[in-house]
Amino acid sequence: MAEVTVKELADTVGRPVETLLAQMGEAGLNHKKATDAVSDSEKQQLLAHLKRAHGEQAGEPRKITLQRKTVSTLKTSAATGGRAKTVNVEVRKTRTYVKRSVLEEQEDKVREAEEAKRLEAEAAVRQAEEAKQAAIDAEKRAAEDARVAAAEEEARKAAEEARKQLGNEPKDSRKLSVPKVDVKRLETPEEKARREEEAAKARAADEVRKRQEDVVRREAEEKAREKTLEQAQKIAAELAVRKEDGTAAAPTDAPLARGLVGVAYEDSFAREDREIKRGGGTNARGGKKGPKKREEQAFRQTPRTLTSALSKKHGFEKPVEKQVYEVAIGENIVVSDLAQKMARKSRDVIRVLMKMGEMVNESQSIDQATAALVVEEMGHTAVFVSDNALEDSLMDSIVDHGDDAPRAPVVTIMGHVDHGKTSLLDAIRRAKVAAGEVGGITQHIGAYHVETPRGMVTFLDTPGHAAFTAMRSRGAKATDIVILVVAADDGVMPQTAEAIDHARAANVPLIVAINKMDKESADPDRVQNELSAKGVVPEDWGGDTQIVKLSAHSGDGIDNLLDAILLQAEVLELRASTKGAAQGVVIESRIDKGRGAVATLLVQKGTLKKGDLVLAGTMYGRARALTDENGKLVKAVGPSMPVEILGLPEAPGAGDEFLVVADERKAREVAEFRLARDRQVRMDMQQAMKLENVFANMGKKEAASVNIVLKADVRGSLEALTAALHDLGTDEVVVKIVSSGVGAIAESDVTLAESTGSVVLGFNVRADNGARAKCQNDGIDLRYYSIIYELLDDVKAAMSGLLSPERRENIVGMAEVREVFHSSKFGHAAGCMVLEGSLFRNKPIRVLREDVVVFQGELESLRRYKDDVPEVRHGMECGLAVRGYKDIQAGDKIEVYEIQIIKRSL
Ligand SMILES: Nc1nc2c(ncn2[C@@H]2O[C@H](COP(=O)(O)OP(=O)(O)OP(=O)(O)O)[C@@H](O)[C@H]2O)c(=O)[nH]1
Repeated sequence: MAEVTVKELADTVGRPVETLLAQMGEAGLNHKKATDAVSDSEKQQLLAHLKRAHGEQAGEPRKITLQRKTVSTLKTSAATGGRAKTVNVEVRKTRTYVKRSVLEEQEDKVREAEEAKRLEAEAAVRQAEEAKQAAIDAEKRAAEDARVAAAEEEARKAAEEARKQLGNEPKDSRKLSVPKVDVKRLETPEEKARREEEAAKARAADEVRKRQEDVVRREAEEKAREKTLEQAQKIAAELAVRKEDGTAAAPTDAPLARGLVGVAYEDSFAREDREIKRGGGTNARGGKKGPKKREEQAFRQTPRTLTSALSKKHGFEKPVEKQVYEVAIGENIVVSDLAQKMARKSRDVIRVLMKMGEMVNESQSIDQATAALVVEEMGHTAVFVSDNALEDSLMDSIVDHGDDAPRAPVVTIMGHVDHGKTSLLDAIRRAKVAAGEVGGITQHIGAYHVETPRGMVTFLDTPGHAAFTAMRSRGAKATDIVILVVAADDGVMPQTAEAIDHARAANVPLIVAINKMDKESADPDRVQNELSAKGVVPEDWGGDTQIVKLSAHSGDGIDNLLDAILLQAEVLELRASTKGAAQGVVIESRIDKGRGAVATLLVQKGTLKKGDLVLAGTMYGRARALTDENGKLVKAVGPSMPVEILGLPEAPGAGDEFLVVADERKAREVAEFRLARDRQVRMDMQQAMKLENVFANMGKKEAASVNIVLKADVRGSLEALTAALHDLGTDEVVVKIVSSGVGAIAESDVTLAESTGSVVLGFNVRADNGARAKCQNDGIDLRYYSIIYELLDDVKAAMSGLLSPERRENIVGMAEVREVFHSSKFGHAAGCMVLEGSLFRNKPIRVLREDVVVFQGELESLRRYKDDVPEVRHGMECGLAVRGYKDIQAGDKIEVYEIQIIKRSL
């Protein structure tokens, strides 16, 4: 570029010369005058200095956005009769200029330089080619000139010859008009033919070469494929040999192993595709992918090579050595939990259990010993742990001071209604408790301790046996001795028999008190006979039961009874420590309006003091006040003493164990733990009580027998059933009739069934409301039968574990007969109220009188007012007639049922 003077430059940039000179001086240039020349490089130097000086390097703006706004007006012509409108139109334009960075500029410069070089090179090549072409052209032109000169010479010679022949003076040949020969090079036909021939030859050669290349390529491909096949077959053969030798696991690429390479190919492709689609293939990079992306991947061309099980081997190595786990087992463990602890499937564990003769499903629990066998069978190590670690630690924390000392026996008095339980207790206590009772019937469970001249005895006075059994069912043994009161004039009655069953089930010694001996009608021998028939054989008759004849009225024989009690207590060697934190059992509890929860506790060990923190079952609280049975406040009570306490948040259950704890936090933890455990136990019980599970439960300690509570309509059928059921027993399985009786199924029957793990079978009898509700709540299996062999078949099936489909009766409705009237059409008709469910015209019915079946058949008619109806619902009145039954009475119940066939499973 040309140089300029300082002045010219100053003019160009619009600056005074002096300023420019000063800036040039700062830029390190030594220009002094306006006429000094400024070269291009000096200009660049000055420019660089100025940029630096203005700090443009760092914060120089890279982007400039220009906005331009133009406003114009637009006139619209009038539409239909309207006025013309002027519309302002504003146009806004935004333009962004992005300044290229210096680097970009440098890159551009480099690129430009390279481009320039490339262009130069191209130009040079072009020039060389042009020069070459020019040389060729020049040569051609020279040759042409030579040819033209030769032709002219020839023409001149020909003209000369002609002139000679004509005798004319020779003239300058150049002045002769000689026809001008066209000097343009024309291709001769020969040349054209040769050129075409050469082109054809070239094409043919090209064709041949292409074909040869094709053949060579195909041959190469064929060879490559053959080689691949060969390799694949070799791998397959090797794998097959290894499999035969047993030196390697069977290859998972089965088609490949069989030499079916094509199939293996396809399989591997399909697998690969599947994996890609799953997102787990070799191309998957992990992380979340949208469905579209996955789809794209699924179709992406992937390098497909022959894959085998070995080539696709996962990075994770399956452990070759078997893992041996330490399996922690509590007192019971659910099968699925056990399987999980061994990292096995539930069905594997069930299989092992079946081999051991245990039929369980995965949700059932098995005991510690059985679980340990399974664990060892499966090659692991069993570690026993206590389920009740929390409770254990709590118990450990209780310091047991003092040695055991003899303690008073705790006695429960049982017997049939009005046989004189309360009178007897009264006689013993010398207090007229019976006189103060409403209607003379004991209203609540009481506990009393009596100081007799021969020692202290604690009595539990219970109305029936519910509390006793409830306590037993919770595993608490509060009673040491049962006194069975039998009226000498009445003999063994249903509740007497029940009491015997309960005492036996609880394994508590029995002392029989034959009461009312003062009565003339007293017949103690008959009573003893009847007792013997029940398996209670008096000592006098060679048995082991003490029998005391007495009169609560006269007091005769009371001392003998106390003697018998204390003798029995001695035999039992009853002892307990009197010091340390108290432990015991809840006898009874209630909510008192003024005082809150009131619980009667029986201290069994240690001493209970006022202010102690009492943990009873699932609740805890401080014993605010201790009251004895006479309502007197006491400060402390020792073993075998009953006491009423206030201070618990709610009424605990009868039979709940209690203990005094020092640490409130621990009390809370244990209370919560017990709540959860009770829930589980309830669920397990519900399972175990089902007749279907009887067989499954066999082999466990308590289930080598089928336990039954049996109630029947009449003594005859009861005896027949009892005998038949006993006959079903084998060496391995026995039928144990825990209790049997005549009449409706009562709540106490269900309680007994609950505590003994029995099923309740009713033969032509029904459960009363309380019993039915209890069965439902506690999951006790309650079944009704009206055909003996059906009952026997079910029990037999339960014993053998081969349960045929169950024919279960569902009671769908119940109505009470309110009034009976005569109908000319139907004879005796009954006006009824539907109490439960619905009555159906076409379903089978039974007539019940005091919950005992008196007739079984079907309805003759079912009417609402005057209309025949197929169904009458709960809460409605209806009229009905029973086909073939005339003896219908007011108060009878009509039960409608249906038969349901249920497939059973163990
Ligand atoms: N003659 C006679 N009557 C007695 C004797 N013992 C009790 N009785 C009477 O039998 C009836 C029932 O006595 P209770 O002591 O209330 O009988 P219970 O077994 O406690 O009755 P519940 O509380 O209803 O279970 C009362 O009328 C007593 O007077 C006795 O030794 N001789």
